[in-house]
Amino acid sequence: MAIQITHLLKRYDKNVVLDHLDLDIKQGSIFGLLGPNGAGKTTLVSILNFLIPKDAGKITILGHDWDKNQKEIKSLCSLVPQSYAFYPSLSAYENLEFFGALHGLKHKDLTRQIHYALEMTALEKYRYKRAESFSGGLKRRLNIAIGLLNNPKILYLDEPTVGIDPQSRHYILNVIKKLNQSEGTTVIYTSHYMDEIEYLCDDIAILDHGKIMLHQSKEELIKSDHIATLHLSDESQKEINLYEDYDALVDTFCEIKEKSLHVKEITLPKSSLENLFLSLTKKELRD
Ligand SMILES: Nc1ncnc2c1ncn2[C@@H]1O[C@H](COP(=O)(O)OP(=O)(O)OP(=O)(O)O)[C@@H](O)[C@H]1O
Repeated sequence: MAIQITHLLKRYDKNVVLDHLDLDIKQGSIFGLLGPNGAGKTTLVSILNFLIPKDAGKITILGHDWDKNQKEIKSLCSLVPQSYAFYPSLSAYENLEFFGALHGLKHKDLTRQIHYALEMTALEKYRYKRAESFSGGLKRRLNIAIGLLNNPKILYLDEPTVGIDPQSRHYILNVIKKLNQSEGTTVIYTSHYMDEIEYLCDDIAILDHGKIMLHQSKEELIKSDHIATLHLSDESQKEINLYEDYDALVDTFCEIKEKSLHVKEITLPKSSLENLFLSLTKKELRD
């Protein structure tokens, strides 16, 4: 496991934000964390990155105890925050030099990592331009490039596609996939965009009121999303995948007819991720 969390408790005064939360995140996976506003996503990511303390519970990250091995964990992880975390008056290259030096990178190692980060985020041709002159998409990519400098084993991305056009969004999602596939990086991805989470993530969790309401693999979600159940006249059941090609569906119905059976009832697929999200977190507006 990349991350193991047991009975994590976090309060702000009397407000319990993480309520004895249990969660395991697989190594090498892209893990999507969904939740309505105020659910506790940023609080959870902030605790995992030592930005705020916890009140109780145990966290193990890549085999290291959160309470004892802060330095080791920090060297293995990187957080790309939702807000831009760079100096606007510096160029992309200068920003990467600065943040690379904070990781202790020097000389050839620093240059190599800067080129790697620029290449991954396709920022080479903008490297000498000041960050403040960048479009929203380029700024998001620079934020991510900074997060890649230390070759993290775990990369946290907090809503990295907010406020950008579909092209940049598509590019960023593919960078994340590439990183996961080529480097085996575990990615923890928070977003309000269900389609992104469905496209990108292997495992998906929905957090609300400080608890994990659902934690499933994408396969399980897709299965529940596309499988309808036919209830047949002999009381047996047959599942059909609505995304199967037309011929396969026709074959199923021919088979039923050949057995002189008929369909008494059809149970439709449970729901899309968005419907599942709304049914688990209810529909009332959050603060
Ligand atoms: N520093 C703080 N002091 C007091 N309460 C806080 C503080 N930070 C967050 N909270 C409260 O904790 C709860 C969880 O907030 P958090 O920012 O973790 O949620 P979130 O799921 O990240 O929300 P969003 O989707 O809006 O970013 C909210 O009720 C919020 O008001």
